[in-house]
Amino acid sequence: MVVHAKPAALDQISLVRSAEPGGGAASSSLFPGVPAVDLSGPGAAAAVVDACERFGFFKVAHHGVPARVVDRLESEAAAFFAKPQAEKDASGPANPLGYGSKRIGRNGDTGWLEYLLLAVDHHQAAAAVSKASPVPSSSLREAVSEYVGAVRGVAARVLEAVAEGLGVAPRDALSGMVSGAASDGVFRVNHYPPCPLLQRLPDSCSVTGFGEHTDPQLVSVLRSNGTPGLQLALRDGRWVPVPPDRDAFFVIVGDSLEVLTNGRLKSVRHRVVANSLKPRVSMIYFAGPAPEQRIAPLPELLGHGEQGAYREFTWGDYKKAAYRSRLGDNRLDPFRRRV
Ligand SMILES: C=C1C[C@]23C[C@@]1(O)CC[C@H]2[C@@]12CC[C@H](O)[C@@](C)(C(=O)O1)[C@H]2[C@@H]3C(=O)O
Ligand SMILES: O=C(O)CCC(=O)C(=O)O
Ligand SMILES: [Fe+2]
Repeated sequence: MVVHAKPAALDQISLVRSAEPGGGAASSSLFPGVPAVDLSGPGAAAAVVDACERFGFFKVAHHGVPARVVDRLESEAAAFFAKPQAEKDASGPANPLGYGSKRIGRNGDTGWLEYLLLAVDHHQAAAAVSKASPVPSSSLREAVSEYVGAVRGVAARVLEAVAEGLGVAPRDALSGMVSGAASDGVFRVNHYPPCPLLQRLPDSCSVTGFGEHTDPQLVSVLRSNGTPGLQLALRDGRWVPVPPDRDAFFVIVGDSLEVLTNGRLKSVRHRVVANSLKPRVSMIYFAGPAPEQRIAPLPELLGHGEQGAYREFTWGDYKKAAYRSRLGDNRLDPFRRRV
């Protein structure tokens, strides 16, 4: 790809080849669209497993999270991102928690965004932003805590459906890993400002908002406003856009669930491209287990005497390794058993 005049303001940020709508017109099997699953409907467990096997990604309809909870956080986040830069910088730089702008992680990744990354403590009845996280205001802290309290329930129901659909007992074998007091939940709100400079680039390329990657945890639950930008990689490597739906939650399969299911479900590469006109705001809850949790293929999913396709690790070790890696690295590769 040759771009002759990349505007100076985009100097640090890489360009990506734009995804073709539908996954490429030349392709024989067009992307049928993101599956939508009603978690309380009949056949939910089979539908969740089918969507996770095919795409590692699906949308939850009728999730039961009150719109009031989502709207409250959306307006608190908008108020924070509208503050003067110096006030936002007081909660940063993200290391890894806190406010970050244009830099993602500690290893040189960049994107056209700003964000807040916060750790979440789990209590029986509620979730709360961890005291270790630099939160700019108590009203934002409360809005995040209320939101995560509701959304972690969606993550738990998804993981119960996965266990049921795969025939794993007990029902909370997976959901229990991300709901205990020691579990390692992370919440992030991303703000992708409009990028008018995009209009000076050829149609065939876009500016990276959030570079391609897989999420390291079990599942991530994402909600965005109505601005497009999120794309996912199909199993054959084609990139497809995900039409935004501000009333839905999107579920993303992470690396740890891939290992626990011995690769039946695979984590999905995804990325965000910048938009020239409208801001995108996304809120993501990453459901991670306790640091001591052993992550290894569940015995029920292995045949008699069969060895798992991945070596065992603890979440704490995997997280440490992940935070030393670049965003786009394949973090599971070193743990795959070669046959
Ligand atoms: C470049 C990085 C950012 C990240 C830590 C890492 O070194 C590699 C994994 C990245 C990721 C992707 C999913 C989540 O957004 C995130 C919070 C996570 O757990 O892993 C980020 C990390 C981050 O932004 O610090
Ligand atoms: O902002 C988005 O829509 C996705 C961001 C993402 O994938 C992440 O934060 O891990
Ligand atoms: Fe992600």
